[in-house]
Amino acid sequence: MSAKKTVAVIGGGNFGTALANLLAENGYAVLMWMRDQEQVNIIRRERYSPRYLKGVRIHEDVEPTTDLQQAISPDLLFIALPSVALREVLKPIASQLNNKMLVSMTKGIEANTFLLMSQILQQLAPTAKIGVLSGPNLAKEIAEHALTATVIASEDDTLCQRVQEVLHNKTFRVYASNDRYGVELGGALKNVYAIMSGMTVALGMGENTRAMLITRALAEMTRFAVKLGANPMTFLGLAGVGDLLVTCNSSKSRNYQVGYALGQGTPLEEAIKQIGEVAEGVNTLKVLKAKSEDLDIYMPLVTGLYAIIFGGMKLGAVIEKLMTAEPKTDVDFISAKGF
Ligand SMILES: NC(=O)C1=CN([C@@H]2O[C@H](COP(=O)(O)OP(=O)(O)OC[C@H]3O[C@@H](n4cnc5c(N)ncnc54)[C@H](O)[C@@H]3O)[C@@H](O)[C@H]2O)C=CC1
Ligand SMILES: O=C(CO)COP(=O)(O)O
Repeated sequence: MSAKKTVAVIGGGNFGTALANLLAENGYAVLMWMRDQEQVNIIRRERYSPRYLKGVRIHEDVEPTTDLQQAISPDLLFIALPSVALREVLKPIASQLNNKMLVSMTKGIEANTFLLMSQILQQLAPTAKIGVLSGPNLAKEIAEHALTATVIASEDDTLCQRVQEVLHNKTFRVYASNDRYGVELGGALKNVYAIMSGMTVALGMGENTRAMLITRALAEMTRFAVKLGANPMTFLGLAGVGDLLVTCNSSKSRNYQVGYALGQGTPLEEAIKQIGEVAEGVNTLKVLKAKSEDLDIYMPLVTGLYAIIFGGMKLGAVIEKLMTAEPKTDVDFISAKGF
């Protein structure tokens, strides 16, 4: 590879590829780890992925590889694996991740442990510096250079500065935060509500309905996060309301697409298969439902969606239950004291 500084992206799906291209455009040599040698060969030969970000040329300075040892050699690693794969892929080389800068781009929650991805990274490599990149960041739009902003969240200011330095450019703006937990939780939770939003669109429901859904989703996810110790203000930022808005409003979101297909009457398994890419919200819905019950947190939207998808309940019955529930107070998740 060239004398350029090298960084790595672990995961060569839509988001990994978009970020790898961005880094290469910013002047870095990028190692992009993927598990499939055939796809690596095709990208090396043709500079296009046969499967992800179709039609987007992959920069010459992005070097795809299946060699994980080689891929983790830089000191700055961006992790863009699906949540179900992150621990499994990184565990065998965990000791070599210590003292590196590890940035999770994955928006999911581990089943059984309820760990967020950066918490898994911390378990695997306790002396690594850990960060989370999250925000309204549809991979396809980043790849097409749509003006985009994101958040890098870490307790470590040097990590935040380094990530800002490598990613910032004319079309991509990176804000810093020290609320890693809140930023990461926002990115994971909003996927569930994007499924619901896609469903309402497929069913031809109105704009009032979608505005109500998104706003009450924000209330619900913030209420949950506050109970778990996150800062509610984080949810007013890019990684909270910003990501919720883009994912609930865009047919480019895979979670929205799952909801849309469900709304059209497609069974869940078939909807997931049709999309053929990661839609984290389905798993997140399961773990969130269980956690909200454990902690006794009122989450009627999560309960309702779960009842439709996994409980065989009819949408009409769930909507009636939601709309006729006991009247509540608006913005109930932030105490009025002090304002
Ligand atoms: N695509 C997007 O717009 C964005 C995605 N994200 C998050 O990034 C993460 C990855 O998403 P995408 O890249 O979009 O997914 P994708 O579905 O486009 O690609 C997933 C990649 O992971 C690989 N993979 C799947 N299972 C694996 C395993 N067991 N071991 C190793 N590799 C495996 C696939 O081969 C593929 O390269 C998700 O958590 C998603 O929520 C976050 C922001 C934006
Ligand atoms: O997280 C995303 C945008 O910020 C992408 O959402 P999907 O995974 O639903 O495509």
